[in-house]
Amino acid sequence: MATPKKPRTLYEKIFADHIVAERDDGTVLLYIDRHLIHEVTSPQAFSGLASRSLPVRQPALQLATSDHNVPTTPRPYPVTPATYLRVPASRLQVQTLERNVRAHNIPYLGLNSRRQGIVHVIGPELGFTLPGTTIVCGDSHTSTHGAFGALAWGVGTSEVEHVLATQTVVVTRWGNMRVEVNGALAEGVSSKDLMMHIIGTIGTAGGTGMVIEFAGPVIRKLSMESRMALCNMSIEAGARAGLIAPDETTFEYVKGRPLAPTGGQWEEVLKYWEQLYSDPGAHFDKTVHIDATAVMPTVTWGTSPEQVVSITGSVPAPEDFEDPVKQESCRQALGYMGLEAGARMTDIAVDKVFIGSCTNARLEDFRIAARILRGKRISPNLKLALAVPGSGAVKRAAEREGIDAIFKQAGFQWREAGCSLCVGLNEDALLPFERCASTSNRNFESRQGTAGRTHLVSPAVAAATAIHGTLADVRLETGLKPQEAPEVIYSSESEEYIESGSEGGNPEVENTDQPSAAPVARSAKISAYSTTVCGSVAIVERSNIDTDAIFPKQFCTTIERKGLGDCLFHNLRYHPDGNPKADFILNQKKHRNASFLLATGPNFGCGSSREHAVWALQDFGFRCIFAPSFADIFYNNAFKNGLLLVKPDAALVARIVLSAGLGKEIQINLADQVVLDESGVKIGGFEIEERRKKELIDGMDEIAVTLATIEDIEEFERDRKAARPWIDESVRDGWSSKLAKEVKGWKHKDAQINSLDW
Ligand SMILES: CC(C)[C@H](C(=O)O)[C@@H](O)C(=O)O
Ligand code: SF4
Repeated sequence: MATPKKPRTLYEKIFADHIVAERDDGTVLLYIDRHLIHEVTSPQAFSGLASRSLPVRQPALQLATSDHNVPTTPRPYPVTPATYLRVPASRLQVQTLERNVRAHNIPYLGLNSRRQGIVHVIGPELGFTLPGTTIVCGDSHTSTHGAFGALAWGVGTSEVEHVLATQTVVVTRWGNMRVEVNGALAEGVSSKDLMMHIIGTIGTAGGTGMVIEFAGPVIRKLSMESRMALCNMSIEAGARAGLIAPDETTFEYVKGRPLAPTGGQWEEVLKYWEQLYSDPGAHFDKTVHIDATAVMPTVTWGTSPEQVVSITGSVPAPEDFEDPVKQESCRQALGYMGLEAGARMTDIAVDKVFIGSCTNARLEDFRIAARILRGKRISPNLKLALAVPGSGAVKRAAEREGIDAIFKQAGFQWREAGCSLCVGLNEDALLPFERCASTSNRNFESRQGTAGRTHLVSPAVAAATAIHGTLADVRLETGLKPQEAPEVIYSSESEEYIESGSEGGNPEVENTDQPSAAPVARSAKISAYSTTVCGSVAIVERSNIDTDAIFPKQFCTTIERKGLGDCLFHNLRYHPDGNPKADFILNQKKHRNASFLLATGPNFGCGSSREHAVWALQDFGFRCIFAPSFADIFYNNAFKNGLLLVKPDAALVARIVLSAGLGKEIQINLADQVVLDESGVKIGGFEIEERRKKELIDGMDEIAVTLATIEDIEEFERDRKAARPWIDESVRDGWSSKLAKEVKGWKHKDAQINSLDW
């Protein structure tokens, strides 16, 4: 009798179907079906490729666009980046991408494409995003695509280079987490509110090391656009990826999209997609139960996406939190946000309202907001109300429905597609101390502009806020009676919602006990951990130190990876006039050459996938960062560049703090995994995965290692073509036939698919 198959989660199924090779060191070489590229995180990857004289392995499986830097002001078609992009660094970044996609024949939706838009909006729209595929992008919100039952996650620039060269990435297995949402969402409450509620419940590190599968009746009822908003913010919950099992809603959305399978292949594909769910009895390491009925329109009050409260609530006080770290975060956030504890959320006046970003700039979002704005005017106290569609296609669809007219009559500016005020890399940014209700996903300090203040909200709340001029309860605006639900207090880890995995068997998480594969030396070896590293320690007393703080967005326009040390912690380190802030630790003479950074709070490096954060830390001179915990993408990025990350125990933290307080240096010996005081006396030990340690000590060139076993990839590609031919054929056919009609003067040949000029 055949042994019954072990029940598997959806994540495990997709993962298993993409394994090229399992390595002795516990890592897995995973095949990537779709790679999305944008101008910010790709230049250094393409330069890396050029320095190795490597081609892009699968140009047709890439899709590039310019989104972060592009102005959203009217576009004088045909648009010439040389004149349209007025900021020189932004222009250079977009032009660099254009040069790179041309050189490598990569499909590119540039400024002249009517389908240009935010990378996470255009992928699904085109049918580039398909269930059961693996998708990566040098962008943390790649989690968005998990809404389709695709395993999609954000990677750093080193991994972008690896994918370009090999169409694979090296990963370890992640944990399985299930967020089950029961009950029903009340009217006026969206998936954005739900996700902010979930993040408030589990915290911004609640999903670290995990793939979150969202399940339950509430999820099944969500539209694809709402599912995308939900999965989009999985990264704000710290997760590697968010996932929703595909169903009729998914298939309906995908069907007929230009790059989706068609004809007889559609039926074949459906058979495969219908198997994409977690088997009954599959093991989850952690399950979180959410009662949707308790979710109200939710807004952030602080500077981390976990600092949320319902719109009917008020700003918390530090003493509302039990955890001293959270108390301190609250204190810092209140200071930054200019808020008094106890103030009612609906009394908070805003200067600007932004409806846009990869979370909430889809047609459904604009429809919802338009229903509220119809026939109304924005409040006179608003300096700006900005509507930025996620893509050219969203913009045109909204315009066909007259939505643009409703927005304009209400007093909104109706713009061209791009990331815009979500990150303020173009000219759309907040001025210091301006307060903004924003449908984006990050309320980090200075995210939308230096010293700007962000409240994350749903599109409905944004529209109601625009009318009132203060954060507003959309349910009152639309005449809905707010449901009688007890207010949720997000004051501490809400453990009662969380259940640990109960079933037998080890969760397949990182195996740290295996010997490492023989490393291949880098030509220019970046790590030198064979000796003891000594130096002084700079201590930063914060939790959730995000990569926007470490490497502020205004420097993300660089195409370099060297010389970024001066950008490090720029907004914390310098006044807006460029003068150093005397009290910031790195400006103190004894710390200017610090080798170690100790963050006292958890979740260091959360947020954006920008590898620039690591490059800047290294360029400043840091060799090792100590923190209670690190965000996943940052962790990976750091080790790939030879930056050691250590999670010290409380005793070691205390001793490091003591040494630093006495003005003494410390030493670290990676080989022996010990930290020593200035005189060489051990003050503590630390754990590190054997593989990471070996890579740091010996130096490692991951691309060379992968290319050394290229036959594994070739074999996988042959098998994949036989088993799931639609994955490649759908994109190739789509580019050459359906989309070709929209391409002026474009003749299909793989060699020309980059010259899309629609
Ligand atoms: C620039 C890019 C690396 C970044 C990300 O990874 O998220 C950006 O999209 C952001 O939202 O901060
Ligand atoms: S989070 Fe903002 S900046 Fe990042 S991809 Fe989405 S829209 Fe662009």
